[in-house]
Amino acid sequence: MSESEITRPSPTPAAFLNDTTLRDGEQAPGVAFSLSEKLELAEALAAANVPEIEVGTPAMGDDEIAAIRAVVSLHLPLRVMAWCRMTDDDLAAALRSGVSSVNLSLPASDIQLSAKLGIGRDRALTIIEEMVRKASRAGLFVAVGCEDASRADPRHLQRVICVAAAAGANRVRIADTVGILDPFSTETLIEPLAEQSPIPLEFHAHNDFGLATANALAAFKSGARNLSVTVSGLGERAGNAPLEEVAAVLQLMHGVPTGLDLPALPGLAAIVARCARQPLPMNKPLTGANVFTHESGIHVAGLLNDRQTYQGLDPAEFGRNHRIAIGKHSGAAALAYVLGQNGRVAGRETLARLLVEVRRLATETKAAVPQDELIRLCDRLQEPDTGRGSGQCRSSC
Ligand SMILES: CC(=O)SCCNC(=O)CCNC(=O)[C@H](O)C(C)(C)COP(=O)(O)OP(=O)(O)OC[C@H]1O[C@@H](n2cnc3c(N)ncnc32)[C@H](O)[C@@H]1OP(=O)(O)O
Ligand SMILES: O=C(O)CCC(=O)C(=O)O
Repeated sequence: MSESEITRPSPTPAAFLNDTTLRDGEQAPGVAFSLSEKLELAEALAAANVPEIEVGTPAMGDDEIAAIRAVVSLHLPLRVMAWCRMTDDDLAAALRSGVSSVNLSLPASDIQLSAKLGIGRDRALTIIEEMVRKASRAGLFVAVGCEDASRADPRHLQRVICVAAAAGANRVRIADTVGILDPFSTETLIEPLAEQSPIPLEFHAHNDFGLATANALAAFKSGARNLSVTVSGLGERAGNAPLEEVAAVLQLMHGVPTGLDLPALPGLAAIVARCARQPLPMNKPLTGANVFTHESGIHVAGLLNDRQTYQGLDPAEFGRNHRIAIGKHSGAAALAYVLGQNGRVAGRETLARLLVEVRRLATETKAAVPQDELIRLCDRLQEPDTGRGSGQCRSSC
């Protein structure tokens, strides 16, 4: 064996993302995509290289079936999946929508099996076997959704996986439907299931405790190579694992390929925000307007010397740049830099006086000070007839 063979690292397994913005994302309260929005979103997801989308719930009726059919007929380079309950009617509706792939869902926890369907575990296994066989025979790619898996008996989950695989399922989804897992309990749940599963597992996180991204990462590390995500985490209640966070953490922190085009993600988030009528929070990790913007004087002074001082994540990865905001916490270096960018040169004394004005204005307006306002303040301070100007701040134009 040559040395290079001995030291060659084992290949990093890739993650396969299923984006369910059009299904679980649309289940967020008040969100309802029109047909044209569904098409625009599907195209934007494909443009970002998302490999698979869950596009809707055919059981909702003719309009939903028509919308799914319209997405299918775009022939995008991704797998289009429909979400179904484990019933003949739902499967028939999915077939009418023209999809090549279904997620057939059945509760896995005793509470949901009994309170929603009035059945026990054995009956559930029989339904899974029958429905998976039917969908498989219809030529569909079949994923089995274990709703409320995080509150299910893991021994039942193991049986579900075995029965589903034997009946021809291609994948099983383990859903933390009520969002009660943390990364440690995710690992405890997923690792033994993944070790024994003959087919790939998918993990579907919810963000009730703010842990969806962390749990998705823990599930991947524990062997679930398929992760269910939505753009910006849009979804039921507190939402799902955000596509952009999961992709960025996997790719940039762990070198796990997802195939996603990271620079396409801010644009994709903007389209989803518009279609969902849910503005992106300014501080939304990776895609929010302010997440690469720096105001604090000490940070800006450091960044201007060497961006590595305060750069944990390179904005260029997302096609973005650092920006400087002038506000209450600015320092002289930031003011001098922004003024310099606008053809002004200011000395120490002028900058010190300008800082006082900037702090006053930012506190009054409770906002960043616009650049033209900063220039106006600077010009006013150096007007000769005020008797206050140092004469060191001058315009180049
Ligand atoms: C955790 C999740 O996100 S699961 C996905 C949730 N998604 C949705 O609810 C999609 C939007 N839903 C809808 O438009 C409607 O609820 C529909 C069209 C699916 C069903 O509407 P309705 O027929 O009026 O039923 P309703 O919503 O009141 O109740 C749900 C029914 O589905 C049944 N059901 C729920 N889950 C399953 C399942 N996995 N397999 C089989 N049946 C199920 C319930 O027992 C109940 O049956 P019942 O009407 O005989 O009591
Ligand atoms: O496909 C499934 O069963 C999961 C459905 C879902 O969205 C959830 O359980 O949160």
